[in-house]
Amino acid sequence: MLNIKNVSKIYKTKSGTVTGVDKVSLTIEKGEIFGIVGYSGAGKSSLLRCINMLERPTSGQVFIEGIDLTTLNAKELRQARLKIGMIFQHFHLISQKTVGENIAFALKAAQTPKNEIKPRVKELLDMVGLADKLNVYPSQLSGGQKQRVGIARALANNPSVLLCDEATSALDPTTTLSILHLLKKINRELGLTIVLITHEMDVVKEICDRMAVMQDGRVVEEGTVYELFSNPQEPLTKEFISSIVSFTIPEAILNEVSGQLVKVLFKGKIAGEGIISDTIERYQVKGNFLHGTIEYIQEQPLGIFLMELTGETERIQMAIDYMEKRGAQVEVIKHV
Ligand SMILES: Nc1ncnc2c1ncn2[C@@H]1O[C@H](COP(=O)(O)OP(=O)(O)OP(=O)(O)O)[C@@H](O)[C@H]1O
Repeated sequence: MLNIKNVSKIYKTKSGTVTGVDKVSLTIEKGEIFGIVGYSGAGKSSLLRCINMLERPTSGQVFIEGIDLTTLNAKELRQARLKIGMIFQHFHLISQKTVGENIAFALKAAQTPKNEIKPRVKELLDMVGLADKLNVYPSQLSGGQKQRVGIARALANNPSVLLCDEATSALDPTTTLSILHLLKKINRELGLTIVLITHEMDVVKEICDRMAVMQDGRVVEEGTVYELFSNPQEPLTKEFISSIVSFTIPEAILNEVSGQLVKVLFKGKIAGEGIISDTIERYQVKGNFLHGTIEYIQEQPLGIFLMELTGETERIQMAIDYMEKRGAQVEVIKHV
């Protein structure tokens, strides 16, 4: 378990002090994939660097498996850091070393016995699907392959936490997905806790269990990815979610709406129960879809539809009540 308690990081600069992280507390459970989202400058990297003590927090504590990293001396910290793997946006591989040597380097740094290094490198390369790249140099690899090497190196010393710093931001969408699936596989197979920072909601939606949204060094909202996608509270969270579930309808179309405009939200399996068609049939109202999507988040459907209901006012109200009774959330956007 990773426990971040009231962590602040204040940088001293020539022009004054800058607060990178402002009293952040988070508890990340063992085996969880946790996403930290925020725009540039929100404090994500500063927080990540405080977790592995690349930056010492100005105040607060960071516990990994019960050990407070902020109390350790340099030698103890080197030892504790072996339990924290890290991957980076630009991979940070050593270009003069082969793939195998890059991974062996991490093992040597942890004083792994010499005879164990070769088999362990092989095992790690198998795990990330690069068994045939042992003697190849990083420059001969694609971005996705380089990140796979980065992952193998990060896992070399069996860490309990893997920190991912915008690990897919330099990759194309298809490669991003393959790396995210690899991270998920490793998380499942090894029970590894993963913390990833990103500005891309697609990444969070794809693999995270829970997430936190950061702004000005603070966590403004936190919860399961499903909760935050289906019911975001803070304006910034809503803004991030809208990059995935956007409902912008041209003004001209909205002006033409003559019935009642409603937003219907279905959570979980009821998304597939045909509630809207049942309602239309039952109450003889007309439903005109203006927008709609079913997103799958953590393999659970989340359906959101924007529709115009026309018919007798009483029947429309009965139709709305019925949808709510069946478990949908209905919000009337425009009354007529
Ligand atoms: N070494 C530093 N010295 C001074 N200020 C810093 C330093 N590192 C970060 N900051 C400041 O702390 C704040 C948070 O920066 P940080 O890099 O953590 O944000 P971020 O969310 O990771 O953004 P990005 O994705 O652009 O890196 C910013 O105002 C930044 O200018």
